[in-house]
Amino acid sequence: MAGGAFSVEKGGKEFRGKFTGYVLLSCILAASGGLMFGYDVGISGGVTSMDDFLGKFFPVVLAKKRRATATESSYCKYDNQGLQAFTSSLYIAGLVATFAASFVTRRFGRKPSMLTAGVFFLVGVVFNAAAMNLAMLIIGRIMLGCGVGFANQAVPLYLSEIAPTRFRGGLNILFQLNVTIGILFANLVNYGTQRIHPWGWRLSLGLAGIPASLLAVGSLLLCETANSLIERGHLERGKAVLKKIRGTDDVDEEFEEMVEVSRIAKEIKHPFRNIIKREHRPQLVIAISLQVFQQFTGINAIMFYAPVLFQTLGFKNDASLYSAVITGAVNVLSTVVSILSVDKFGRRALLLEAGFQMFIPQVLIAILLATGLHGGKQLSHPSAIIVVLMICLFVSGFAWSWGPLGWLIPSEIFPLEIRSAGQSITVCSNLFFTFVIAQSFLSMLCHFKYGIFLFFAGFVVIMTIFVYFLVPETKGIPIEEMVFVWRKHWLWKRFVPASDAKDVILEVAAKHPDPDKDQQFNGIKHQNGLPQSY
Ligand SMILES: OC[C@H]1O[C@](O)(CO)[C@@H](O)[C@@H]1O
Repeated sequence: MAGGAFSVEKGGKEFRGKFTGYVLLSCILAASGGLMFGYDVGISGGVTSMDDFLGKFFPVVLAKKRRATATESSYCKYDNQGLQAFTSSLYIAGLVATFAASFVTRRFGRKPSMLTAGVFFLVGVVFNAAAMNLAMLIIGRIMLGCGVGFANQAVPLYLSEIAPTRFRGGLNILFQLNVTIGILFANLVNYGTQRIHPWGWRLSLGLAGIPASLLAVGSLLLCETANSLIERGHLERGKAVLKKIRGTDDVDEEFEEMVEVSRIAKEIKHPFRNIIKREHRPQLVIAISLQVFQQFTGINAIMFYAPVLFQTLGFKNDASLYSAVITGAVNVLSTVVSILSVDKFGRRALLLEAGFQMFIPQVLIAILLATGLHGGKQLSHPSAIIVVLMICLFVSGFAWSWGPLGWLIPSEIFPLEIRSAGQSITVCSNLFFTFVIAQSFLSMLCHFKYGIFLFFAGFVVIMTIFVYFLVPETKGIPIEEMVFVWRKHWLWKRFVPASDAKDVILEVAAKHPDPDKDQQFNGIKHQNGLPQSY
């Protein structure tokens, strides 16, 4: 997942610089920020399916669950606003915190934001693990949410600034990979702690302290990024940091460019007003739609509530947690597939293939539940196995498409002047729709019953059609040439203004890459106040 400014600068210039110890440390940081986010996603479902936890905070739900086992339909046994608020409060807090984080990150630097995230996480973990009542539990989740807001804003930005250019794209997906590892880790922890009575859930919530401490301590050890120092006027310190992280004194060219980029960025007074201009409509529509659709695949119904969902389908307690571990593992492995194939097959191929791969299992699950859940209570053993297999098929389709690409594509399409605003909008849209799903899924399950899977399947059809007609391929397209992608598109060309002289020359230069043209290309960028890597 990306907060600040992960960017895949394929057309960017490669400066000298090794993969130094600092860069390695920053990857560990990415791991802790992503792990923390994933852990929070994965932990709530297992905990809310534990009777000890329900008995302490949601006795009404526990009573309903026991009644459901004996008599009523099980679709509604977890339908409770408080239980949903326990899960969703984190995302709404994260959404609000993103705005504060954006200010702190710009004004005071990336380090203070990461430290703030770590501190919020640690306070949240203490509140949650020690919770004596619902208020402490929710306050803890809100603190964790603030941590997510700060971490998701600052960590990816930090990484994209500290890593040598050629690693930036990879780090984008690495963050999502760590989210999936965090989810799997949480599922494994829940599987172990459900046997510890009556405080296993405290251990589940408390173990989030590990990635939280890593982030807090890491942010104290690491240096501020050169970009941030330059942006805030500390040019000499910025250069010194650049030498240190690149492991060479030969950084003048990169430094000059950073100064230039920072000058241009400062000239853009109203990026948010700029981004709503008609000419940026394609990027805006695509970035927001990818977030809406990513969440309306129904993935988080599974990631948040898998154990609860499996129990609803008649699985026993540990079988449901065990199944959540399986889906978590499929999620991680398929994200690795995405990393290996996204630049080979392209974004569209993965998204379109996944459309089928997510649609079919959802429809099959709905059919199995409609015909197999007798009296709404118990699924036969073979049907239960098929349901788990179908959920794995669905999760793997998501994990090599909408999961990572929901972040990668927005990071590739916004032009420099609105890239940071574009990323903020992307992150906020994601958190908002994650909140919507978290707050409504259990109620939707109660009302729609097996139809919930048809509801998400319907969205999968819509999003696949959307991709087919409206999302152009961005594989291998340098950011400075992205404008031609819109110009050639049957619909988006209506929004992107007709070529002016600068664009014509840029287009010629881009189409005929030879040394002379490259020089011409760079000269034009210079005349127009654009940095070389634009
Ligand atoms: O791996 C699944 C996870 O990935 C995300 O979509 C973030 O990109 C989360 O909302 C979800 O929980």
